[in-house]
Amino acid sequence: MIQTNNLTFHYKKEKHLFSFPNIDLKERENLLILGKSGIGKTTLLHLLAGLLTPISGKVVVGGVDIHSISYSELDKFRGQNIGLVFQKKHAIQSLNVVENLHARLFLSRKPISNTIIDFLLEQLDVSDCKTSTINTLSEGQSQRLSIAMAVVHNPQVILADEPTSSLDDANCKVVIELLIKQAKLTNANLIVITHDHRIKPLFSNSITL
Ligand SMILES: Nc1ncnc2c1ncn2[C@@H]1O[C@H](COP(=O)(O)OP(=O)(O)OP(=O)(O)O)[C@@H](O)[C@H]1O
Repeated sequence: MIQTNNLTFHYKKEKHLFSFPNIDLKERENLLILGKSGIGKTTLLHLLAGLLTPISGKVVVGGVDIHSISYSELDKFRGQNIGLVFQKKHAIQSLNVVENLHARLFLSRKPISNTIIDFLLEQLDVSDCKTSTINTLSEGQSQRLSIAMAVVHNPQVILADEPTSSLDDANCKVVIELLIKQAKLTNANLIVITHDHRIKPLFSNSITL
């Protein structure tokens, strides 16, 4: 569950003050955040993930006001409760697919379960890549690995930044449906930010910045 209240932010030395609409998602509710380039979508996502600190306002995840806790507590909280799907891939190149998922669970201080990993890879249709190294994955396989990395630790909230920007129509639908399915399986909130209007019909709840 995630709520925000009167979030504002500005970058150091920049005059523009971002003021974001409130978000209030109950368990398993999803949200699409649309808006033109430069409007502040990634900025909002980084505030929701606790990667940026607001000037005012709150982000509450599962009852925790994430900007009121220390940086080290926030790192730990993020690692355990938030799943991030970023445009830039962040898998460790020297590890294979399963090892990357082990590392993700280790960093989240969650037990390493091969049963969960096998199930997840099967759901995402990448079981054949279990022992593949990262640089041998296709674009689609690496996109699926990003999703696996974002959900393997069973987060309360999954945040995805433009997950479909480089995909054709068919793969765009596949990736969003996978994210929605994984969020449902783990009872997480899914928040996707995008300027890709192809995604809109797949969400019942959306806001435009
Ligand atoms: N680190 C930064 N320092 C100063 N300004 C920044 C910084 N990061 C982003 N901005 C500015 O803040 C504004 C919002 O950026 P942001 O990346 O949040 O927009 P966006 O809606 O996600 O855009 P896009 O759809 O193109 O990714 C832009 O004008 C951008 O130049």
